[in-house]
Amino acid sequence: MPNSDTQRLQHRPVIGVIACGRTVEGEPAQAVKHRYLEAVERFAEAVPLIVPSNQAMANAAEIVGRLDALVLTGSNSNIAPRHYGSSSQGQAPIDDGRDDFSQALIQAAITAAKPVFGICRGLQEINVALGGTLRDLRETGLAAKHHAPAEAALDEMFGYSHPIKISANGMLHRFVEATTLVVNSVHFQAIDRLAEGLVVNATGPDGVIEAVAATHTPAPVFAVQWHPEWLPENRPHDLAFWHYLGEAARMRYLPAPGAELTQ
Ligand SMILES: N[C@@H](CCC(=O)NCCCC(=O)O)C(=O)O
Repeated sequence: MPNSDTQRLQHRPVIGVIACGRTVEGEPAQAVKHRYLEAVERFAEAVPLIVPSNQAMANAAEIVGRLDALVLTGSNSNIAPRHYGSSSQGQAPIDDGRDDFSQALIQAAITAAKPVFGICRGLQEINVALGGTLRDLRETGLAAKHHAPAEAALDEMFGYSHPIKISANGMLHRFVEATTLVVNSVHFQAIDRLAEGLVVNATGPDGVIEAVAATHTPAPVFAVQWHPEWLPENRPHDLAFWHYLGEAARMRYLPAPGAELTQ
């Protein structure tokens, strides 16, 4: 959160939104679903900027230096288990470019004291980038509580929901001011070992971690396992997510001592 060294931007912030590797008209492409970009513009009142994930790792610091915050979107691709030390093959689809570049972007953003917000896959990427691990709920019989059947239509898939319990005094509790919520659920992977430096902000009835926040970073790092970008107009807690992102992106934070500065 802002501190005495924090200065507030006088212009609309530019928020980077990571893209996924897709095939478009038979060719490799980068894509972001409109709902993520529209939510940044309409509800965080910021300028969305698509960040391709098919680029050299070394570009991450230069990109982050030009952003006021970073958003890691959801995606139907799964994070390959090799990223969290597992020998498992993992479940398709896999997006190697996004797997690799999201890790570089998260590390660069934390070093540069830029806010990082994650949604669904984005929460999982933050946990992995900070040294945590994932599990596949399909291997533990919990998946049916967290993802609609494969044949579900889009509205039905995002209509699939479950309650969550919000941890007192966490980042989420502070901006949602509730102890329980019902959230949509569209995921098979989930946090297994929580990364050091992250605290749980919400859990599902089965103990699945549903929101996390960082405790050690100069700028906010916050992520949710659900989808606040899916029709948030009627859900104050999801509008609060975007408002919090917009406020965090309007602040300048001092990098941790010793962190190399980006321009
Ligand atoms: N594939 C991972 C991540 C789940 C996720 O991000 N779902 C969102 C899919 C819809 C969208 O593209 O927004 C998992 O299953 O855990």
